[in-house]
Amino acid sequence: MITATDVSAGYGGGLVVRGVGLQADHGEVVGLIGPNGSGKSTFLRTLYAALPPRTGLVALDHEPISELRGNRLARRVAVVAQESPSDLPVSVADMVLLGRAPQRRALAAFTREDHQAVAAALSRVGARDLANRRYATLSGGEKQRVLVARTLAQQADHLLLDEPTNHLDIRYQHELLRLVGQLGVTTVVVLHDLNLAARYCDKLVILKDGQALAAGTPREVLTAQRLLDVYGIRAEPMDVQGCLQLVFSIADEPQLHDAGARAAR
Ligand SMILES: Nc1ncnc2c1ncn2[C@@H]1O[C@H](COP(=O)(O)OP(=O)(O)OP(=O)(O)O)[C@@H](O)[C@H]1O
Repeated sequence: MITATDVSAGYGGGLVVRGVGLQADHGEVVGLIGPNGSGKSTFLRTLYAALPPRTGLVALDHEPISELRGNRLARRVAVVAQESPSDLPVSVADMVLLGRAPQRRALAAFTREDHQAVAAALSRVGARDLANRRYATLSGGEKQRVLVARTLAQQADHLLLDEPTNHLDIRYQHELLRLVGQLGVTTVVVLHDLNLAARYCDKLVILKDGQALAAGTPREVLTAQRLLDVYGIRAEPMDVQGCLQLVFSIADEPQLHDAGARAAR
């Protein structure tokens, strides 16, 4: 379980996240959504202790995250951040093997179990055939899948993902988020695509100007009025095969059915 209570955080003298709370229960997938610059990545950084909150508390299973350090933290939390690792001259398999480091004692060699975990993780993201390639030579989408494989190999019980569908084609976007849901790992994921968020997240928290405007199920959060207020976009919530999906149009443009009605006159 990840709990953030009344978290404020920022850089230098300023605050960019103010009084944000979130609870991801065991095995739940919670989506963080909101416009560009609303503070999603900043808030996510506080959840993996990369940025200490100025006020408030972040806890994993009731233990303050500030008390977890080094390998103890890495065994509990796996992260795919927006900042991709630099293009190290390592193979894909070695990049994923790095995810196993927290499981080892200091200076112990990697075991057969480690290599099996790497192969299994690469298979789960459809990247087994990339194992011997140099990581630096992969496409953006291939790199993203390898970074997700690294978090799987890490076998942490909490997963934090910042726009993991970035660079992925439509099939891998769905496959990745479906996989995340099937892992049964407590997850917080930053997403821009609201239809993906509606489909794959159990709960959503929507940020605007560093504050959480609403939290709840996708149906509770993604209302037409809220999307107009937050994004300035007109959205029509629809039920597609039992799943909430949104059709969008720019708020200050005439809607399609208005234009159609005018044309018919
Ligand atoms: N390292 C930093 N130093 C100073 N300001 C920063 C830093 N990182 C982010 N900011 C600022 O904090 C604000 C929130 O940024 P953040 O990246 O958290 O938003 P976001 O919602 O994740 O945005 P996006 O959807 O564009 O990725 C922005 O105004 C940004 O310029």
